[in-house]
Amino acid sequence: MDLPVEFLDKYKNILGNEFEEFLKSFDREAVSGFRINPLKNLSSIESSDYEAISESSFGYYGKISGKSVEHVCGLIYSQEPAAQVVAESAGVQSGMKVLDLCAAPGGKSTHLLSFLGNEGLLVSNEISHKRSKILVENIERFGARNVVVLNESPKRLAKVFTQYFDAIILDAPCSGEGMFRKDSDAIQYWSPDYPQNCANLQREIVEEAMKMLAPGGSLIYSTCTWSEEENEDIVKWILENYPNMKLMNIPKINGQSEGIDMPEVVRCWPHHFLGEGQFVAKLNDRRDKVTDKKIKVGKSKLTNEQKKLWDEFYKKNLLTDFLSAGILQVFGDNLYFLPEGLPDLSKLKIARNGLHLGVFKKNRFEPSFALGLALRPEEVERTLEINEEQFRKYVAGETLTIGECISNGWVQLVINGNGLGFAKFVNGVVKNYFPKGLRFSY
Ligand SMILES: C[S@@+](CC[C@H](N)C(=O)[O-])C[C@H]1O[C@@H](n2cnc3c(N)ncnc32)[C@H](O)[C@@H]1O
Repeated sequence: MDLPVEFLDKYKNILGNEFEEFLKSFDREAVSGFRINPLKNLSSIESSDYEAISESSFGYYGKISGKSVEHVCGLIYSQEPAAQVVAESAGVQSGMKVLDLCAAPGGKSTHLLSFLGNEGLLVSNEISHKRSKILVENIERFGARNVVVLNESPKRLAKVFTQYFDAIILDAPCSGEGMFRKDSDAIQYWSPDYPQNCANLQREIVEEAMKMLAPGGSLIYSTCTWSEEENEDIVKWILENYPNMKLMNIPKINGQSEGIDMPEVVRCWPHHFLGEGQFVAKLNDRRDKVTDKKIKVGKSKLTNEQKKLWDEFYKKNLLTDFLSAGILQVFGDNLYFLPEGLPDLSKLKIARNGLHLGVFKKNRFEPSFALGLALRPEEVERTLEINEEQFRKYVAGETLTIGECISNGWVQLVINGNGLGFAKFVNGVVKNYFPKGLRFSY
């Protein structure tokens, strides 16, 4: 691998006699991994023989195809082992209010959702419009019910979410040195000044993040680079400028290393750890938690006619009461379910206003693909089990001719115990409702 001379000189200085091992690691292949999704029925994965990543609650080594049932139904999320250290260190628990500030394509967000387990809420934010769309796709596939995806700058976000979050994950845009092996394009962007330029932006983002942290909350700061300027120097800057923040120790396991003159933080070096480059720091706010902060929540805005159509669909098709713990909100003809306790988001660019339930059409309600992915089969009145061959046809956009004699109407398609969206069953044929933008063939 052709690495810049200044990069090599810099790490020769930092790593001393470890440098040769560091350099050799670039000749090895990047390490692949994935996480399983505890919100889904995982029997098809549990019976396979992937090796578990011992330091990760949900992680395995290996690659799973983007065309597999496991990927399409959101049973897994591909993420290399070092990136899994971030959410693993965050200490997020069910019921918390969590912000993933720089979230696309969604690796940390989906991991955080595994810890939240549909309780509490996640605001997953991405500044780039294009990347926020990919983030939405990945979040929907994961099937969580308590996520809002925003497409905002940290500055505008901080105006709405003042001192709101129990935990903020700031997976910062960085010089990406730890990705050189996985994505050699990252090398082209690197110059000796790049880490310092990134550090300037990182401090700006941290300033906004700090405005959104609730007293007693945690900030998890991470990058996928090794430069001290973007890592330990940022942590020192936080500690100097925010005296209420305390640096927490993250236990080091399985080849993870301490920081440079900073034993509390984690570094993943490729010559010690089986994965790519990563830095993680956790800082806790020492102020007392405030429990009863009043917030102005958003409004529902459903018309009587919409309420009636939704109620009809709900009674006929759904066997779940999770919708009682949040609010239903209409945007145009689209109906969404938002988790409880969110402030009014009407001034922000929303990429996904909670769980998309469906669309109001003339005199009827049509369920969304996202809803059919998020519901477990036991929460739906009528399901239709399909096999792998039918799955291949369906994801390519074909209709399915089924011999079974069931009455016409909505069914949730199910494969290996997991939902693949709703589809309309009409006179023995399953019409295709797999979104056009996601279709593929083998
Ligand atoms: C390291 S990536 C995030 C990866 C993501 N957390 C994951 O695990 O899938 C950093 C993200 O920060 C975003 N970003 C770039 N400039 C930013 C800025 N000024 N403020 C906030 N986010 C920014 C990028 O678009 C990018 O998606």
